[in-house]
Amino acid sequence: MHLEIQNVSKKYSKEKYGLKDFSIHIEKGILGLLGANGAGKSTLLKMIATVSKPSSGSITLNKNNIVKDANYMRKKLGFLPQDFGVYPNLNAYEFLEYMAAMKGIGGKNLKTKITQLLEGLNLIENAKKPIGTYSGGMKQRVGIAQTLLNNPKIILFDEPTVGLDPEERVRFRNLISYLANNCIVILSSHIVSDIDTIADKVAIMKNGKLIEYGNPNEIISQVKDAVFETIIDADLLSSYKEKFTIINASRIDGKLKVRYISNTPIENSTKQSATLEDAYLFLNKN
Ligand SMILES: Nc1ncnc2c1ncn2[C@@H]1O[C@H](COP(=O)(O)OP(=O)(O)OP(=O)(O)O)[C@@H](O)[C@H]1O
Repeated sequence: MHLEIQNVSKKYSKEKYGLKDFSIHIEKGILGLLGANGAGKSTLLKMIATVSKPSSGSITLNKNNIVKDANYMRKKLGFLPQDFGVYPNLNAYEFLEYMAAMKGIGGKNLKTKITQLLEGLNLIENAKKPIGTYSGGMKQRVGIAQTLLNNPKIILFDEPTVGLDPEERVRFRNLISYLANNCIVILSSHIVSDIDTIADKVAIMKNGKLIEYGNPNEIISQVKDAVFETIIDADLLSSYKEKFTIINASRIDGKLKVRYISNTPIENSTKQSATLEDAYLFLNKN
């Protein structure tokens, strides 16, 4: 599987770009797409999913132009959009049957497939209750289940962990790792901890552009020797914010413990091992 995005721009209005001259080459594995709100993640995923077209540039899957031949992509695609809606009067089983019919999936194995998905996503006990009675996390899991009905080879999840509790997040991560064999899985999030343990590669987006792309260790290595912690008086924080990238600050005995990034650390700082979150916050700021 090769997904090639070349010089893609999406112009929403005269001044407004969702994506600007964006290029990336994606192979099988899990890609974590990181970026703040408005960075362009949904814009990109919608164009890969063929529900929106680029204003310019090309998108190919295995060298097939999917802007012209959207069906080539759609047959292989599972997509969970950010604003995915479920029908509250249907139960989970009926909803998945309905989605299968919409996607043209049928056959004698469909019932087994739906049951497997309901089991895998821990929905089987409630499968006969109307979705309107489900929690946000359960609805999200129904959304995840519908992406997998057609055994997709390319799976796009736009902010999938919104609404999931910590336990559900862990379960979701395990599911993704299991799915990723032989597939392209793209997972967008603005929360680093959602992707850092499972992503084979990470792409960081800002203002419609790709600002970093690599495996997590390569990205972390950019701030490897520059992450420090120190304790300061609380009133110094604003001047530190001007000089350094502050990762976080927490109260400790009336003072502040500050984690920051700098090549020239202040006195009494201790070096810390760098994380993807450090690198993300640093790269996003610069
Ligand atoms: N239909 C649209 N019309 C006009 N502008 C849009 C439209 N969709 C997105 N935008 C703008 O394009 C930019 C990128 O938005 P996009 O939704 O792709 O970002 P995102 O990274 O997915 O953020 P979020 O997580 O908040 O959805 C934003 O500035 C947004 O306001």
